[in-house]
Amino acid sequence: MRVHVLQLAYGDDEPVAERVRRAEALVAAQSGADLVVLPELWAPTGFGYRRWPGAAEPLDGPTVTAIARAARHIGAYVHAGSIIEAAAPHADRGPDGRGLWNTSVLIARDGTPLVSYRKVHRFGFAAGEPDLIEAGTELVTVPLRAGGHTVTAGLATCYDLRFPELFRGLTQAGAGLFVVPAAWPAARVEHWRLLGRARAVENQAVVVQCNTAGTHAGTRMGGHSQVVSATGEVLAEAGDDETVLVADVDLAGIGTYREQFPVLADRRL
Ligand SMILES: NC(=O)CCC(=O)C(=O)O
Repeated sequence: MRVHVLQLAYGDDEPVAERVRRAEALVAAQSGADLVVLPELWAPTGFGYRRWPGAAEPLDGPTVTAIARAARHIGAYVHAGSIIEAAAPHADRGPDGRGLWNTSVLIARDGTPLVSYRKVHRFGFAAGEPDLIEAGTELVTVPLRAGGHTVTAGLATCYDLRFPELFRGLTQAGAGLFVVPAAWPAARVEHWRLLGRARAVENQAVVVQCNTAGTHAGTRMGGHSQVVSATGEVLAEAGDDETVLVADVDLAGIGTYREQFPVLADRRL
């Protein structure tokens, strides 16, 4: 499976509609990819909390629609990163009644949204996500096919990376590959690199991490997107700037490795 990780950089000045157009064009240029991945909240911005309520949109809103168009153009699965999802009229608004979630969307090769995942662990302690949005409650997995092989992908977002039980839950649900979009700051980028490898090693799973670059809302983003194999090897790693990272992932190798070194069989549940 050829994976293209789009580590986008942005600041405070770029209008959101402009960034959506830029990202659509970038995705549309990734022909040859099986899976393209964008970062967390790249349109409304990861740390520009005050913009979120105004930038909220439904799952069939302008951001996902633009990226779905590009997915259809290149015939690849596209993980559209995440948006601030606004509840549909008359739908459940969550336990705090806010009707907003940090939701990632995975789009099929024909441009149809396949699954969406509402971030379970909200980052910001008393401010930011816990103050503004609802927490997701569901684990999400989806089968992806490439090169005659199928892998079950498990979805997680940014701060989720710090919670190994979520990844173990995804593994229990059959995941062999995790996709993790993020807006992870430079101040803790070593955690991001280390935790990605840890989640790969402990679950014998491929980890595709797509971070943000640039500085916005006074926060410098960490970059260093990476693709880690099921054995824990870093297959490709970005630097600090906007980058398209390309990695070839051996899907058949995930099962082979789990058979050769059957650590997961020793789980005590
Ligand atoms: N957007 C996020 O979830 C940021 C997470 C973070 O900064 C951290 O875990 O550290």
